Amino acid sequence: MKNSIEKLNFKLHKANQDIEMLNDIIENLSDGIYITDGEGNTLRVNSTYEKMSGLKKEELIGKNMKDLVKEGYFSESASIQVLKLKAAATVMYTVKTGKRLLAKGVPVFDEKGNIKLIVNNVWDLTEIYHLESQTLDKERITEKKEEDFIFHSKAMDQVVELALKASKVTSNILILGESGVGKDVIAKLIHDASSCKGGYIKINCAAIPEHLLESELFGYEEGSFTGAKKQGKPGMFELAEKGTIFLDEIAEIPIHLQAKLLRVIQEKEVIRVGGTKQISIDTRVIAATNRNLEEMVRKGSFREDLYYRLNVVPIKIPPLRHRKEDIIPLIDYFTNIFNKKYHLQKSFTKSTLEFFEKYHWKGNVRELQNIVERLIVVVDQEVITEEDVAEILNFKSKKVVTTDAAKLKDAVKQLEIQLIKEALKNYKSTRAAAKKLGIDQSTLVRKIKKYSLSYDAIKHRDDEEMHRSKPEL
Ligand SMILES: Nc1ncnc2c1ncn2[C@@H]1O[C@H](COP(=O)(O)OP(=O)(O)OP(=O)(O)O)[C@@H](O)[C@H]1O
Repeated sequence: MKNSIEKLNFKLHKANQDIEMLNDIIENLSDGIYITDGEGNTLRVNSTYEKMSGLKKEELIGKNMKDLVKEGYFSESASIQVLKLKAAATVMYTVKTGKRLLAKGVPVFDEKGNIKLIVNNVWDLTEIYHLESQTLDKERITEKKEEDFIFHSKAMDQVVELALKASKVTSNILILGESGVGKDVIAKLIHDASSCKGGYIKINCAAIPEHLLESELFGYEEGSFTGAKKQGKPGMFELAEKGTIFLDEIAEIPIHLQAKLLRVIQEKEVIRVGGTKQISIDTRVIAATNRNLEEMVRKGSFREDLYYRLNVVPIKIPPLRHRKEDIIPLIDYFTNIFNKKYHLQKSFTKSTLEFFEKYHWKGNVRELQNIVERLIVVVDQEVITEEDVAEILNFKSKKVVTTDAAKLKDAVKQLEIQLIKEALKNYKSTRAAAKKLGIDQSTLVRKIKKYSLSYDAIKHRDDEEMHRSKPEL
């Protein structure tokens, strides 16, 4: 009898020791830990979580996650996602203290297959966020951040700062950066932050066929060419009166139009094609390119005087791989958008997010956006893993040939990408590649951009071709 009591005592002591050790481990983990039961009631929160969230255990224990979200403690909850999905979920959310946290909730099932616990690992994202809104402008942009412009890196903070300063004056602006970094978004931001009363008109100089570009930009007079409208048509410069004209892909503007563009910018007057009347314009010019304009000036394929006219305020947007802090927030943003669009609840594993942070992102934000959409549409299970990403990035998804409409769309997209890539490799210019594919050159350039394909080599050959056929000025 005495012996069995001793044994029991020993077991109890051992169990207490184990519990103590487990407690020490949980409390000293560098991750925040937040545990709920199968209904979302808070069971346990560790000290690391208290520190990173700025909330006290007593405020949370016993409370249901749905109520906490309703009461504004959290903007979102990984546990609620886990309960909805019956699978792991990763969520980025804001705590009422202003802290930004990333939580991965993992369900623990009982023998009947019901969720009995949800264990959330939580990481602090606030340190890499620079969201302080010190001025009115900053507040306006911060609001935008929540909607459609995501930036958390110091580098982008500086870009926005400069863009805001530039928006206050009417100087011409040249936005530089690789394809897909967000030049268009920054141009729109400058326009929105300015006091311009007119509209924002964007023209992609690469996507409009050369013979139409002049009349699109400057307009035309009655009967100036076959097919012209009877009453003539105002050009983009006139339409953007008292507003902003955004000349995207400025490097692609043919050299003979560069002279005319320079005149319009210098004189602040346009003469429509086929016309003689000078029409004064009050339009701010923002130009953008992913090319090295200085080098083009050196080679003679871009006019030096036009370059200096445009380059009054240069804004350089760094590639996404040089501002890694923006990657996870952007993934979170695009995941929300596409989950809503396709009525899905997909999420990424932590290791997938880490993989994305290290990825090269040649096509920058556009590539990231495309890949997130593709993964959300193509991957069957709710939680997207590194293997799914590897399959998609190597374009060897074995799942694309199915009858599902969304996947069929993806299969067509991938075939299109392959054909375009081959044509770009095998032909000397975008014009020749487009001819081979049986599409317009402008359609080809649009598709190259849409799929974030690299066409630097062929562009270089386009350049040389343009250089060879450069007329005397
Ligand atoms: N910071 C950002 N937050 C949210 N979306 C972004 C951000 N930056 C870019 N995007 C999105 O990524 C895509 C590409 O951006 P954008 O068109 O501005 O790039 P770009 O540099 O102008 O590209 P290109 O050189 O090909 O014209 C767009 O869909 C845009 O909305």
